[in-house]
Amino acid sequence: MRHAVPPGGEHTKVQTFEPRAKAAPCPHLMWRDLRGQHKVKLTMPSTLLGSASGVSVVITDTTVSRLHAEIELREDGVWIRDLGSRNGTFVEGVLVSRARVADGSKVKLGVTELTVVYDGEQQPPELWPEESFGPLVGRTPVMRALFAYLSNIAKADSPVFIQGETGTGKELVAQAIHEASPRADKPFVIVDCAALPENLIESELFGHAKGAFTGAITARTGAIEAADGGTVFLDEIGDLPMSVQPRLLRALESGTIRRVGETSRRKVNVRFLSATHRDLRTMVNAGDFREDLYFRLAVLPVSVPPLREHLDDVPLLVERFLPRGVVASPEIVAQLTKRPWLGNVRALRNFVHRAAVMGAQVALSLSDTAGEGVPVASASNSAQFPAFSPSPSLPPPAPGSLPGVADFDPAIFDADFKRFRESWGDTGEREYVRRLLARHARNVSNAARAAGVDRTYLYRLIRKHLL
Ligand SMILES: Nc1ncnc2c1ncn2[C@@H]1O[C@H](COP(=O)(O)OP(=O)(O)OP(=O)(O)O)[C@@H](O)[C@H]1O
Repeated sequence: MRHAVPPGGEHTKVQTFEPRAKAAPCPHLMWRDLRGQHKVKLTMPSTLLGSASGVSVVITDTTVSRLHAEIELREDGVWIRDLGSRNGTFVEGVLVSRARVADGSKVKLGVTELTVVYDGEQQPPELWPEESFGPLVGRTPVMRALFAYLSNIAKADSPVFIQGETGTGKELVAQAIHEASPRADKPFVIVDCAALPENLIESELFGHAKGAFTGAITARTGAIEAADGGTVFLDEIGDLPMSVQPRLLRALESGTIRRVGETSRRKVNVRFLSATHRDLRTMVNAGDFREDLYFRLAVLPVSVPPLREHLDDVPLLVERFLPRGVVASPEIVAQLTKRPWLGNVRALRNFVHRAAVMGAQVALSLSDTAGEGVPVASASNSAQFPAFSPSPSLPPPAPGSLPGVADFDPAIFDADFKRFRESWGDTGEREYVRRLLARHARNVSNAARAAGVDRTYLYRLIRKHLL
């Protein structure tokens, strides 16, 4: 296998995986630092540069940040991205946040100058032979390369860190890894770190003893203990409060947990998967996330591409989301394949569910108001788009409003409840948050208090619905 998987247990240097379809350049990086002259061949699609000992290319220079920059090998060349470093990243003397680096260019990190020399081509990544991997579907090379990598890392036991924009399928990737792992018949426990207030997250993760705090009337098993033998998935790990991070680090390092209010530690055997839409490396540089915890969690990093980078999967995804027996017209599928899908696969799924029960016309008008980018059809021309058959088309609702119950195709109430809830729950949730924010002049703290939810959770909903 080309994507080398570090042996289970402790821990190799972090390299980011970002699958690509075609061969990329295979450059060398040359520089001189306190340890002397270096020449490194860049073989991974993404390489971390910095002064921390856990990064792939360690530069011994105190003016270089611990996680300073990332080099990406793309089909169109070598790119460098600054990770919020203290002294910045310069390409040919220009301060950049992300830039393409031409053959022979000079890159400066701190006072260290590196030369990038293109020489030779990398082998294209291995592709998964099928159009699905567990619950994930995809036929584009980018997704099939991801599936091949996931099948490989599923066999290892090291922590996996999944990065990607909201709605790209990070939770599904975690589920797919668990299902393809030797732990598949053991529990898969999900913790949403953004949904819980700071005072509850410890007890959620580690459990508590009876009487540990006011309201702890009985003892409680935490998520990590509940996942014993299986996998725990820490979603939105970037929202884990600083105060809880040392305890999680200790759990990862020692394979033990201590329930809140207990003195002794309990042994647990779990595999840790985590995910976030945020860049944890820049959070580390900003002091918002512990570096040691990042390296512990990100032994096997996975990057899930945004839907706009694998639009050719839209027809397959539409097919997956449609109820059995319902087909989409080729015209509408072709149009959907051209959208930017800012909310990624989740937005496409919601669109399809709405279209399947209401007709494509109403769904198009709703998704146009939901920040899905340039509309492919306005209410006036959407009649050209034959609806998903056999559902009838319905008139669009008034702008900014939800359709009344009378507007629904009655078939919606006969649909599978999970499907109904997934699409309409999201639509209702969005409308609730939109109105809540408007009522509180977008003051998130006041809005969260009024709605009785945690502020970080409300932030998450705002991001999810692009409000
Ligand atoms: N490749 C895929 N195949 C099938 N379904 C997918 C795929 N990717 C995403 N989905 C579906 O899209 C929806 C959103 O996916 P998911 O919740 O995993 O995204 P996420 O990246 O975890 O989102 P968030 O950042 O908001 O937590 C889910 O219904 C999921 O089943």
